Amino acid sequence: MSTLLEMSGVSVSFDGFKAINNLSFRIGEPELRAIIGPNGAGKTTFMDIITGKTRPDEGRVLWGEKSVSLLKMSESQIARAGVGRKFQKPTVFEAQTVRENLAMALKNKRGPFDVLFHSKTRAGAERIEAIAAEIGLSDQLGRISGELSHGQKQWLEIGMLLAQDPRLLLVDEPAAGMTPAEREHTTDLLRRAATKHAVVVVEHDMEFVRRLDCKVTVLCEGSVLAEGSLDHVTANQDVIDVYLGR
Ligand SMILES: Nc1ncnc2c1ncn2[C@@H]1O[C@H](COP(=O)(O)OP(=O)(O)OP(=O)(O)O)[C@@H](O)[C@H]1O
Repeated sequence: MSTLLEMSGVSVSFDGFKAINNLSFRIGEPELRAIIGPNGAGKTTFMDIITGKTRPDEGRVLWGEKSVSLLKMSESQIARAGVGRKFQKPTVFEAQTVRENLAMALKNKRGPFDVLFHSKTRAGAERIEAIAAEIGLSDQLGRISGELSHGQKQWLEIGMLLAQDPRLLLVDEPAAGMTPAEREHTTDLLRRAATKHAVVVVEHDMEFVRRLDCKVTVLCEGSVLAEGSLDHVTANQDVIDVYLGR
């Protein structure tokens, strides 16, 4: 597994408060990683740094086989380089069908071959079917997206990100508001996506994290407090003190 993203010595302060403190982090491609930690640990800021929304005061963020610095790139250049982000609230186009939403995402696909995947072409239609199958919405393609359940909207949005062919997918609290069955479907979907892409999932729900069955990074006060399997980090006394034991 080759390294896709490597952060080292990253710090950022807001009005003198260190939200991220000498943080180092590495993810391979493909890989699935869960990030947990108490409120205010810096999880959102960590993702904001990767996407270029927040610029760190110090440190390095290197990307890809050529180790290019993401810190020199704009948010849109980082997105085009292959970083996709899914926020907590789904942002699908509610008035459009599932197929139309996926078609729009394919049309905006990064890279030089976009035109090949236009929804009206055979390759485009096949790609839409393939993504719908991957996210479990094959039988919903003709449905108006606003009619989907909360979980289905989340899967559609993940599908729209997959349509862009990201190398790294950042997913913020996917389990929130989902039924147990939807959560189960979501963990399966993310695990499948992580066989091809690097996927980082920020999540508070420990059952969900257990089902992801992947390496876990515990953030606290802007640094990595522990890292390893879920059993390994949940047995760590520091993790129990600052997070689990609350
Ligand atoms: N733009 C900002 N200006 C000032 N302080 C900020 C800003 N963004 C984040 N912070 C502070 O930095 C710290 C880390 O915040 P962050 O949102 O990254 O934590 P988090 O781990 O995502 O928390 P949660 O689990 O509650 O979402 C918090 O104390 C927060 O108040």
